[in-house]
Amino acid sequence: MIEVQKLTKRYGETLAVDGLSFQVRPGRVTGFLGPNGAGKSTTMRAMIGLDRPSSGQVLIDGKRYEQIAQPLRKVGALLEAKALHGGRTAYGHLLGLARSNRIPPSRVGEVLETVGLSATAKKRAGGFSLGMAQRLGVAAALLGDPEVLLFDEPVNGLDPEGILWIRELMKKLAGEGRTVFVSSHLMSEMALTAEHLIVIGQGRLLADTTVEDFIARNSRSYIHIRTPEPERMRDVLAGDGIRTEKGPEGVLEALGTTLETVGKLASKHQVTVYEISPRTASLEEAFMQLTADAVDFRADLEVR
Ligand SMILES: Nc1ncnc2c1ncn2[C@@H]1O[C@H](COP(=O)(O)OP(=O)(O)OP(=O)(O)O)[C@@H](O)[C@H]1O
Repeated sequence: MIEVQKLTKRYGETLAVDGLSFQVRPGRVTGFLGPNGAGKSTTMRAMIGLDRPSSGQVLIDGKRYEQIAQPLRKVGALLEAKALHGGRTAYGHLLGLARSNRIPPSRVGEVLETVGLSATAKKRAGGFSLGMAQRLGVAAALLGDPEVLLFDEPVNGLDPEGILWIRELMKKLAGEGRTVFVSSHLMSEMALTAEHLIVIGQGRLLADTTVEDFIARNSRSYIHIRTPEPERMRDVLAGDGIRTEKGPEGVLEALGTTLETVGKLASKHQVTVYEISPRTASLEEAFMQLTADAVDFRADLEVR
């Protein structure tokens, strides 16, 4: 289990993480979502002692990373795929890691097999594609057979096959009872992989919920109405107690009603309509809505 406790990280004037607290439990994939610059990488780096918190702390099974005797056996992390020595082979890279962490060398072959790099194990990692480097990063994370796994944007740069592979791997690892924490800036990706979600914006916690609950709360359904008389249409619907919101390009969105009701009311009051259709806002839209304020704030700052 990972416990983030009132974590704050400043880089000079920038408040990257702002009093963040949450827990990541074992046995499920927990997605870590936030727009670019929200503070995900900083939080993950703090989890493995790469970034010193300005205040607060992160505990892994009750200990700070620095206090863990053989950290690679406890926590495996894929943070930056490109952080490897180009002159080394995949095998050499992993063997070096294994030796310095008292992990049996036989484990190297096992993890290379798991990530599908056995055939290229003796090639220099410098010539690896991003997808291969990503797989090697995953192999390094798995080397110590750790209970806790951290993946920062693991699908970045992967082809569809690689994406599918990483999704299945994360689910499998969680299924084995491990704590799997994975960041992404795409809600749609998390909906396919994660069971639980931690959403942050501007370094602050915005949501700590199950994916199911997030979907139920945020997949807004409405009736999309395109009409040259939006004000009349709105009044007609309001007369029947139906709330509307303005959509893009003069479209009206009627909430909590049905296609039939809107159609009948339009006909009864002779309002011209070009289009009426049921719609459901995508999860991506829901996520963007949730984090909109955080993004707007940052945009404002950049303008000044
Ligand atoms: N080493 C650093 N020095 C100065 N500022 C930094 C440093 N690392 C991160 N920041 C700033 O801290 C904020 C949070 O960055 P972070 O990389 O943690 O966000 P993120 O959610 O991982 O975003 P992304 O998806 O873009 O990587 C950003 O404003 C970023 O510019």
